Amino acid sequence: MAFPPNRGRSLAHKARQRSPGHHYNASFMSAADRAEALSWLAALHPLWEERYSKHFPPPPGQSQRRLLRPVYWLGNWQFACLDYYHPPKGVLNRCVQAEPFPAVLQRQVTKIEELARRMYRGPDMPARWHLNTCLVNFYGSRLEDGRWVDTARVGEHKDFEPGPVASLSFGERALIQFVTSSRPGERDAVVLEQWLDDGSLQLFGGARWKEQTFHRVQRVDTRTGKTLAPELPDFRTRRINLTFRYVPDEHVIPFAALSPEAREDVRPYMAQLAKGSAFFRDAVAREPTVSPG
Ligand SMILES: O=C(O)CCC(=O)C(=O)O
Ligand SMILES: [Fe+2]
Repeated sequence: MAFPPNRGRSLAHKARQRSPGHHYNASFMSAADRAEALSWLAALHPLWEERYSKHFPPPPGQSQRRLLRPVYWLGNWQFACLDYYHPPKGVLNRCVQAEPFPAVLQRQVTKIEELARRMYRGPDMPARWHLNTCLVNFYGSRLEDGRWVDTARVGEHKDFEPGPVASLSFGERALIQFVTSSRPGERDAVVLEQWLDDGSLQLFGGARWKEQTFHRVQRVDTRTGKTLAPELPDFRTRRINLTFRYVPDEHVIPFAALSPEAREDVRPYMAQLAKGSAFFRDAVAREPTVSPG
């Protein structure tokens, strides 16, 4: 277990003053909860998703590609090839009902929601906001043609789900940066950076962190040399991050209720998930009969 930096109260207060709407707690998780979460994570069967599909082909000049890392989603699965949740227009046929949070994660979520309701008000806290979605990202190195290639990073992006987003980190620490988006040429101006330690919570919300800036994972440390479970073929995980988000419940739909095109695109993923999960076996079994041709 990494020892979090011992921050004085006044320092933490100053940090809050500097970046209202951004909160960091290096030692949010208790040692027991952290261990329980890690053993729950160790039994997951994450997916390698492709970015595009038959009904959502690559844009001109681009080709099909795998995501840089395996992922797992809880609450709802936003498949890359359904182009993620992107209000106001991209809200239908994107969020597929997935497994609920296990008890250890629900306990963290309840605490985070209480904190968030104190931190964010008015337009920063949507009506009915609650954390019902979780993306589990596996960061590490991939074996490619006999060579280990470090893919532990995320390019700059925004999380489009409304309201505050929370993230819990496990394993090697990662450097997250928030970069300005006011002028296209100046995207590289870093307005805030934060090392995300093992067992930490990061919470960000409001226009500054959700709309006016992008964020990216610049790099993940390689200090401990430890690999996190589950063991995956041709991949070594050294960090796992969980981001909790809110998708309005009416936009989370069962696999069986997706459009036929969306079902066709994600059916192979659902079949793969069904191998490791009773929830997905049931979801697949409920699909209306597929008409041939
Ligand atoms: O890994 C992290 O700390 C952040 C990941 C992230 O930004 C995302 O999943 O949207
Ligand atoms: Fe993000």
